Amino acid sequence: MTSQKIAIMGAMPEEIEPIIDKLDNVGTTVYGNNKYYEGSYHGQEVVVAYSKIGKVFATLTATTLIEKFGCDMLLFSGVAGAISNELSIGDLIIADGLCQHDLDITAFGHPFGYVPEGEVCISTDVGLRNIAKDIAKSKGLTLKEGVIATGDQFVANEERKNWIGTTFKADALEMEGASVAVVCNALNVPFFILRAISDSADMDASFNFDEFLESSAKISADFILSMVDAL
Ligand SMILES: Nc1ncnc2c(CN3C[C@H](CSc4cnccn4)[C@@H](O)C3)c[nH]c12
Repeated sequence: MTSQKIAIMGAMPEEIEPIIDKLDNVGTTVYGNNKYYEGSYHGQEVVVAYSKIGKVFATLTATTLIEKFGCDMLLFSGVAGAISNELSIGDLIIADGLCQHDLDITAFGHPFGYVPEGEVCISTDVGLRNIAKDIAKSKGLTLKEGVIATGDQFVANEERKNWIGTTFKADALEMEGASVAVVCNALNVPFFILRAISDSADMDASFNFDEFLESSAKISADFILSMVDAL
């Protein structure tokens, strides 16, 4: 156990509700159109919030968790669309890197996902990833590790999904992770992005998403709480 202050972030209410339900001594602060739940989990000080959907909202919340609430690390819990055929609904994936699939200044000769002084793929904290792998092993859970692609689009199209997979060698896609990566990387805060699959980003994505959001969000949330216990 450390005296650190851990940020736990999601994008949608459903992604953090399973976490908030388990906190002790919860107080709330409304700031920048976000509600921040401050409390403890098994003796660890945590601040929990959902950003709302998309990269811009996620950037604001991640920055606030660090700059205003003083969190020393950030764990993201949520759902994602699968790109890799190895991922089925309910499966867990941790990001070893994150990219922005809708960032495009290729007209100037740059690669997709790149802008000057930036990087296409931002790596996550290897220590937190190793803790996750140890937990998965002890629980007999399968944990995939791979690149997660972020963009301001709900992808429900096989062609777009495959383009993202090929272009970025991504295994899953969502709408917030790369924003968290940019913020935490810039502010030198260790971060961890965990997603449970809710759909396959294809023509059935919106139906599967609606059906599996709650159950997949809980799978991710339960794992994130196991991470908190191990920190
Ligand atoms: N196929 C996919 N493409 C892009 N992102 C995702 C995700 C991950 N989250 C869920 C949610 C979808 S948009 C949303 C959801 N519900 C209501 C309104 N908007 C957004 O926060 C990104 C899961 N599957 C995805």
